[in-house]
Amino acid sequence: MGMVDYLQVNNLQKLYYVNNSKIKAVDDVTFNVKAGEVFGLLGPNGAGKTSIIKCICGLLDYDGGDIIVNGYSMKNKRRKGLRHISAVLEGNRNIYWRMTVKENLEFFSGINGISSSKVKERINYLINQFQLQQQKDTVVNKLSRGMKQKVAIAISLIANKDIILLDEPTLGLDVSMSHEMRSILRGIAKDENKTILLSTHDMNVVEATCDRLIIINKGKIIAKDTVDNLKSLFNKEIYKVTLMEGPKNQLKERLKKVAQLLNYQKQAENTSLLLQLDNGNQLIEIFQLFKEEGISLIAIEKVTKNLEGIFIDLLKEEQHEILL
Ligand SMILES: Nc1ncnc2c1ncn2[C@@H]1O[C@H](COP(=O)(O)OP(=O)(O)OP(=O)(O)O)[C@@H](O)[C@H]1O
Repeated sequence: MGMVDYLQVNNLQKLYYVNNSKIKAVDDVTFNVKAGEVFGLLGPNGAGKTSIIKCICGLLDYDGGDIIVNGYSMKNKRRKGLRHISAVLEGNRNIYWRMTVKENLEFFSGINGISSSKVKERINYLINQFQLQQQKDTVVNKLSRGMKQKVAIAISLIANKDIILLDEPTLGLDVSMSHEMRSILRGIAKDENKTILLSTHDMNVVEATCDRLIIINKGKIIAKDTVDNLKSLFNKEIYKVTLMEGPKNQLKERLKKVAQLLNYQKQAENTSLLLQLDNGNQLIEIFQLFKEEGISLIAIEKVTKNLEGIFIDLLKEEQHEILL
């Protein structure tokens, strides 16, 4: 083991046929997820996230490429592969609504063949992890939507499989429940060395939970990276500068020597510039330039880009290179 990726998705293709036409819901998607890693599938509605997850957990056949689960191809070794997978899909929760939280956990541990000595220990562990102490004897039907989602995810972990697939695990949760869910998921992946693949359309969920991600749109991967890299790639120091008057050509040329001039707009009363700097020190040089040219500064503000902005840009441009 060690180096083996628990989940490999290689050149996956999934087609749907609707009214004699073909929809490429998943188009040549390749990624792998290691043990202990939380991996995000990020994309807008219809991007193909659910289709990918359903292909991985054997609910859908695929049309091209392959999915390898702990060494088993889901094309011809599906049953062996499935032994390593637990999935929580939206609207398809394996919960018994009339049983209590604890009864559900016991039931699903039973049918998944865990020895009884370990069952109690694991149930207690999950009840603690998911902070379900107060709800453990409540009938699931009486719980809030967020609580039900927590229970569904706890159940997916009771059998102690290697790979957990979660389709939109924070959808419809309130802010505090969503935060709690993110930290539970991260904790479980790290503590138990699980491979967690989650889909979401929410960049904040990815930012708080995932190690790596792919961004998909219309079935295609448009970015694949670590969350950190993707953030730093786009976290350049960009400043929006407003000047009292239009810069003379000389100033423009001088500015270009110090920083990257991304945008320059002359309005009736003033001029705004968008400058990209490599470090804060360049800002001092820029101020010096304005002073030497006798130009008054009206305003300067740092333009920060969070992942949300990056995501929106990527969807717009559908490529990795864009900076603004
Ligand atoms: N059973 C189906 N028959 C025909 N087309 C389908 C079917 N299921 C999904 N699609 C289409 O495939 C594409 C990808 O859908 P999918 O549900 O995988 O996307 P998604 O990223 O999960 O989006 P959402 O967040 O809206 O569920 C969409 O264009 C969708 O309309």
